[in-house]
Amino acid sequence: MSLLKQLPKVDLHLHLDGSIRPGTILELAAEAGTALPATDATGLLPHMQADDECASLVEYLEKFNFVLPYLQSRASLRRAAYEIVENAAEDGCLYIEVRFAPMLHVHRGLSAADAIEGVIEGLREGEARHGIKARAIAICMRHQSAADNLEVVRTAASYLGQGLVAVDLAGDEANHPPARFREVFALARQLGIPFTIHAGEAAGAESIAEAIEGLGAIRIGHGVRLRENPALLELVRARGIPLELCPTSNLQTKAVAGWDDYPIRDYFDRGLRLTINTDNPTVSGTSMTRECEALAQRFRFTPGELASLMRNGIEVAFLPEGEKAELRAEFDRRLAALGIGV
Ligand SMILES: O=c1[nH]cnc2c1ncn2[C@@H]1O[C@H](CO)[C@@H](O)[C@H]1O
Ligand SMILES: [Zn+2]
Repeated sequence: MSLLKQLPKVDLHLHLDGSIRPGTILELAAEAGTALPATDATGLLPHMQADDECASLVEYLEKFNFVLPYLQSRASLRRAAYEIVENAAEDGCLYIEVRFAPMLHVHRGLSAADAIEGVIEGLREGEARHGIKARAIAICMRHQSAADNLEVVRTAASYLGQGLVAVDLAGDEANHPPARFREVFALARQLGIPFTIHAGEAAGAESIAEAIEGLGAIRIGHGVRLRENPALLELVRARGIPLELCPTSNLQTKAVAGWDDYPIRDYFDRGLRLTINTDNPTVSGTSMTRECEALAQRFRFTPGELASLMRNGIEVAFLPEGEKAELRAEFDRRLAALGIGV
């Protein structure tokens, strides 16, 4: 097994509906009696995956419409969540935060609470069988109504600390700037639920500034376009606000022009608090091991540097200090066994 596969890893930015196995869709469609455009996993994959031709975030997001009809029951959400933990364990992850938008799963009678419970059950089952830790994040969607998003936050707050750890805002950033969501995240603050926000992906640094200063995000999803505002970059650095970078996804959505333009080495050298994540293993055709390999090959990140990025993932996880301490100990034990120093 390769060293980077064995490296203990942390994936803090992983969407449930972007991580579904094609084989699972085949089975769920057969159960539902619906026809699919292909009869095997290989044939189905192009319908679930973005490629280099993808022109924008909006085009990337269209891929999710293919799987969502099959994720409208508690059992299917539970299965999806379970399989994500299984995949992550196989890929060498110690801890994952799995995010999903409850309101995308209520089209056949589920409530937001049912959807959250289905996901939490699957994560727990995965933890029990595979010995890694997994927590849920509930997403508010940018195209949905304030009423729906307020309901997501309210419902999520009642599962806080019971398998769910935070909320998020995702979707079409360019057409729905963060300032529209002040009321929603004011409620999150009032209810004491921490949050991350997708920003600086399909919009510029002003979106990151609003997510932090207007809404109160304590982590930023992507944030790759932070370099557009050097003063803000300095503020993010000084405050230690973590960026959840997702390199392969950022290339596909055209948040950056290409690998040569990817600012990770620059951000790392400037001392920004970075984490590396998959975003959507299936849609982006990636894994944590592959993201690490890409950084090693393209930017000469050493195993020690990659380990320091993974350690950042533990430090900024939405977990109580006691649970972080346990993860840290396990992480250090595994690093020592691999002979990697940070
Ligand atoms: O990188 C991203 N940026 C913004 N939104 C995303 C990204 N990846 C996935 N989603 C959106 O989040 C929903 C719930 O998981 C997905 O259905 C997709 O619309
Ligand atoms: Zn995302």
